[in-house]
Amino acid sequence: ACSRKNRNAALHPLWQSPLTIPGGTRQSPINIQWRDSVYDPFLKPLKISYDPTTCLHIWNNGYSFLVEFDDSTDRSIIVGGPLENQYRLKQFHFHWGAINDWGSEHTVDSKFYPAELHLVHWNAVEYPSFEEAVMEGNGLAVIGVFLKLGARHEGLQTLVDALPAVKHKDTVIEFDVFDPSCLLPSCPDYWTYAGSLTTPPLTESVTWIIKKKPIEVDEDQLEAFRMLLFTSDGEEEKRMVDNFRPLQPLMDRTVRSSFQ
Ligand SMILES: NS(=O)(=O)c1cccc(F)c1
Ligand SMILES: [Zn+2]
Repeated sequence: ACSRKNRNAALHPLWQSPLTIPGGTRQSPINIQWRDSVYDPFLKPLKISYDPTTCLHIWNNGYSFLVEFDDSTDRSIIVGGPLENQYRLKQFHFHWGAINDWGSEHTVDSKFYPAELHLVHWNAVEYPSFEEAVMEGNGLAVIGVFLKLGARHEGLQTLVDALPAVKHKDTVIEFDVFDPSCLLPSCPDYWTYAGSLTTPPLTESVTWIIKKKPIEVDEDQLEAFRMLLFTSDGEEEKRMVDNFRPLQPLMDRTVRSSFQ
């Protein structure tokens, strides 16, 4: 058995932060073992209403590319599902691999997808800002959508066409009309569990809602993600790939399903 010191010594190459939060009991991502998930008949359908004009810009933050939204009003929200309140859309981003064999953060029966979309929302009913909600157990709700290799996704293409303009870390491009609901599968089925952010500050504030069905994207669209850079203009180029956190222990958690 390794000593306590060693157990916490493992750092993630990307962020030099601990792979597991000392004392963390609800870390993300996790493997979703389909047969161990428990159908909850009291889970409501998730209701999503996004206003495409709340879209602001695309930003390469040196870890992923974020599509950020005006979250000063309740124009783009989700409600229902496992949620007690309505939550406001703040941003969405992706995680992906260098090759198609891996890239997603969550896995289903230990299967990786080539990429995973995260739509990040915060509880503006109970908290005054995203930054405060990030620190609270029911502060955030993130919808996870798996991407699989298949047909070209026309809705995603408008986003892909803008990526060369945010190739380098800390570049931004205006992106003023986009409806992210075009990135959701039509099937309403999801899993849900209590987890955390998967990048620093890794706070245990996320109600995860993981869609059962993936969306399809084609090879060129995945390659467009992989031509982004972790590095700033002028630095030695490092391709933005494998920006996913390793799986975390389930510990004392149950994954519920909205479907039988
Ligand atoms: N990857 S994630 O858990 O969705 C996430 C990480 C950091 C900030 C945030 F708003 C969302
Ligand atoms: Zn994410």
